[in-house]
Order: sequence, then structure tokens, then C-alpha cells
Amino acid sequence: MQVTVIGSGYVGTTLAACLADLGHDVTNVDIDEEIVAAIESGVAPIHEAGLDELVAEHGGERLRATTDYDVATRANVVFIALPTPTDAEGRIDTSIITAGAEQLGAALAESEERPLVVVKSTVVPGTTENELIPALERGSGSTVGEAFDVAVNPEFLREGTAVSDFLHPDKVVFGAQHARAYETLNELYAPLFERTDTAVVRTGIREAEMIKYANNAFLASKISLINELGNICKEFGVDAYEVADAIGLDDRIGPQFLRSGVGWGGSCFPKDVAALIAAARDAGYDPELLDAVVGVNDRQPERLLSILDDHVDVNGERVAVLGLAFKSGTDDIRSSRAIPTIEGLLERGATVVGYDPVATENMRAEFPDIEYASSAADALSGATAAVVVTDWDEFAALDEEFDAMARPVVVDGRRIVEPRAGIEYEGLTW
Ligand SMILES: NC(=O)C1=CN([C@@H]2O[C@H](COP(=O)(O)OP(=O)(O)OC[C@H]3O[C@@H](n4cnc5c(N)ncnc54)[C@H](O)[C@@H]3O)[C@@H](O)[C@H]2O)C=CC1
Ligand SMILES: O=C(O)[C@H]1O[C@H](OP(=O)(O)OP(=O)(O)OC[C@H]2O[C@@H](n3ccc(=O)[nH]c3=O)[C@H](O)[C@@H]2O)[C@H](O)[C@@H](O)[C@@H]1O
Repeated sequence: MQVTVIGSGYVGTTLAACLADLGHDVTNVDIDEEIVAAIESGVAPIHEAGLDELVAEHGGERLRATTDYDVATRANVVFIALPTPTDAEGRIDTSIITAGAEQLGAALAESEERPLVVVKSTVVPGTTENELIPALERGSGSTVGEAFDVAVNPEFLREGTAVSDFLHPDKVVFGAQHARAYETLNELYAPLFERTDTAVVRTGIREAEMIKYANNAFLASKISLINELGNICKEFGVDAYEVADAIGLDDRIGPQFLRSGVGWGGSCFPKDVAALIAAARDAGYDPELLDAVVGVNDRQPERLLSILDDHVDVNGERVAVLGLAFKSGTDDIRSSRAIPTIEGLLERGATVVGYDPVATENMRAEFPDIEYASSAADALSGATAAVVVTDWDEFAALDEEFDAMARPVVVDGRRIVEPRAGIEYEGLTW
């Protein structure tokens, strides 16, 4: 099929490269000319395992990129994978996606086919019907069902494992109003369904929008709950990871997302939980539990630092921050727990030296004035303390590197460093 993907960030690029790999002809549209040039020349514009290979194989051929929305006139399916950030009050900010939908509508006015426009971005229930369809109609001067159809197909991939998650999903969700839209999505995903046993959920547009928020809210809540339990464990001298291993054996709980520590960050949990809270409140419901989920998460970096305070006064001391990305496997630092951790250290008068295998340049834009090391060993050398914020595998292998510290205080926010003789080690929830 001919596919256009509007927006070529973490989701749009992964989606386009994977659809090209499944045999479709795909074009990414982005306003960023560097991203477009990268894809055209077969280079992945973001760091994602497996993406380099797919973009190298298909870029410039079955996978194209352009800044021109008019390419959508040739498409059977057009995905919208534009950002849906939150505003200062935590509400979803639909300005980018609405403007994109209107621009897409204008391009679709020239369309020969009746393409299916698929909302991939995460949007609060009602957004597609109340804002995106009207924007497409304004742009095209036509109505839904006449010039184009609309569906919602939320994305559940995780950064760091985006390609593998997309190609091996637990489920795909098709939200639509008409059989024709389900059929088109089915045809598009058919090569994937042939390879994997995937649950397909056919539902309405609002339900599909809500399923995405419910999924993220549930996962964020699960982590905050294990963090709350972990904080209590710590007070009793109990190892929260032993407790998590045991409760995870209960099928009703399950073993995933039970790693307690410095909390959840990233481009989605923080903004999506905030947007759901704001939308619920606007609708007249007070989401007390979700407020607490955010509250527990906000507290974890400060708890990490207060454990550090118990070991050492960091004022005037060099402190290594191991890990800057919001999780391992990505260079994304959006809402990384490293940010409040660095802020807290700077407030305490510490000299901060950060290290991350891939996210340093992104963090440099956020904190241009701290020092960045090119290896964990360099970061630790001469440091009075180290805090671990991201669960990169390489931190598990650190050993004699700690010997070069001025004082080997290590506070681990991710249960990744191997405690050993000679270091003053303490974990956040164990
Ligand atoms: N990052 C993730 O892991 C996931 C994100 N999502 C959702 O997917 C959507 C996109 O997220 P990301 O890919 O992370 O965003 P992103 O910020 O990585 O990428 C967005 C891209 O859109 C481009 N763009 C901005 N305005 C544009 C316009 N008017 N026309 C064309 N391109 C434009 C930007 O240059 C950028 O390349 C959001 O709604 C997000 O909540 C859903 C599941 C996973
Ligand atoms: O909507 C989105 O953007 C995506 O958000 C998350 O994916 P992502 O944020 O990429 O990464 P996760 O693996 O979920 O990790 C999120 C945060 O939770 C933290 N986490 C995760 C698991 C855990 O047990 N403990 C924990 O603290 C991670 O360190 C990270 O900071 C969801 O897992 C995806 O399903 C969803 O598509």
C-alpha cells in the first residue's frame, strides 16, 4: 500500500521504517529538513535498536521522506504521528496536531482516492471527533466519509525497543466508525499478522483514544505503587526487589514494571498522566489516585538525594551522575529523572559530572554548564559520590572504576550497580 506518515520522530520514523519493512511504500513528512535528509540518505535520525538497519535498507527506496504534505495525495493510508505535548496546566496541547491535520486536509483536497487518515498520536478522548476531523474538513473543504475516512490506531511501543515492540505487539487497537476503515487497517497490518500472533481490538474512536491513556496510566501507577511499597520496605529494612519478585509471581500482578527506584520519566508517562488528570478534572471528575501516582513519582529523586545526604555533605564536592537518559536504550532525556537529580545536586552546591553512553549531547542542551565525562570511569574518577539514575547494562559491570573515587559513596536509584567490598553502597528502596 502507499502510506504517508506525518511527523518523523520516535514514533513516526519507527512506524514508517517498519511499514516499509513489511513491504509498503512509505513516505515520512517532517518540517525538520535534517530528519528528511537523513532518512532519504538511509540514516536513522534517532537512536533506536534495529532502526539503523531498517532505514539503511529501505531509506531512499521503499522509505522516503519529504517536507511536502502534497505527497499524501498519493496515499491509501496517512498516519498522523505529530507531537501532543501538555500545556503549563498539564492539559493536552493540540495546536501542532490540529495545524498538521488542517494542512493535511488541504493536501487531501487533491486526492484521487479516499484515503484513510489514521491518528497515531496520543490524544484525549474526543479530540479526533471534536478537533481533528473538523481540522481535516476545514483544510479539505470536504467532509469525513466523502474525501477521506478517519481511524485511531494508538501506539504502545517503548523507546529503546521501539522496532521490536512495533513488529511484535501484544495488541493492536483499531478505533473507527465504519467497516471500511477496519478493513483498510487490516490490509495494512496483514504482513505483520502473518508473522506474529497479535490480538486485534476493534473498537470505537473514543474508546481507542482512552485505551492508550488507560494503558499508560496503569503502567505509571504500577511503578508508583511499587515505589511507594519500596519506600515503605526501606523503612523496615526489607529489600523491595525480593518483595517484587514474589508478588510478581501472582498472575494477577505479573512480573513486569515492578522495578522500584528513582521513578518514571520519558516523553509519555509524565505528559499522558498529566493530560488524563486535566481532562478528567475538566470533565468534572477528581482523579485522586492519579494525583497520588504523580506525587509519589515526583518525590523519588529527592528521596535518592536525601539518602546521599545521609552519607556525605556534597557541598563543594564532585558528584557523578551515572545515566542521563530517561531509561536505558535511548538518547531521549525528556522528563528524565536525571533532571531533578542534577537540579537537587546543584542546589546542594555539588560540582556535577554527568555520564551517559548516548544521551550526553541532549542533556548538554538542558544543562550546558555542568561537566560531561566520556566514560563512567572518567565520571567516577575523583568523585566523592555517585548517583545512578539510568539502568544502562554497562553500570552493572563497573568494578575497579570505583577505586578511583575520592570517596566511594554510591547511591543506586535503579538497582543496577553490583555492591562490592570497598564501596559505600546504598539503594533507594533496598
Ligand atoms: N515516543 C514514544 O515512545 C511514543 C509516543 N507516542 C505518541 O506519538 C506522538 C508522537 O510522539 P514522538 O514520536 O515521541 O514525537 P517526536 O517529538 O519524537 O516527533 C515528532 C516529529 O514531528 C515533527 N513535526 C512537528 N510539527 C510538524 C508539522 N507541523 N508537520 C510535520 N512534522 C512536524 C517534528 O519535527 C518531529 O520530528 C505523540 O502523541 C506521543 O504521545 C505514542 C507511543 C509511544
Ligand atoms: O506512550 C508512550 O510513549 C510509551 O510509554 C511507555 O514507554 P517508554 O516511556 O518509552 O518506556 P518504559 O519502558 O515504559 O519506561 C518509562 C519509565 O518508567 C521507568 N520504569 C519502567 C519500568 C519499571 O519497572 N520501573 C521504572 O521505573 C523507566 O525507567 C522509564 O523512566 C510505555 O511503556 C509504552 O507502552 C508507551 O507506548
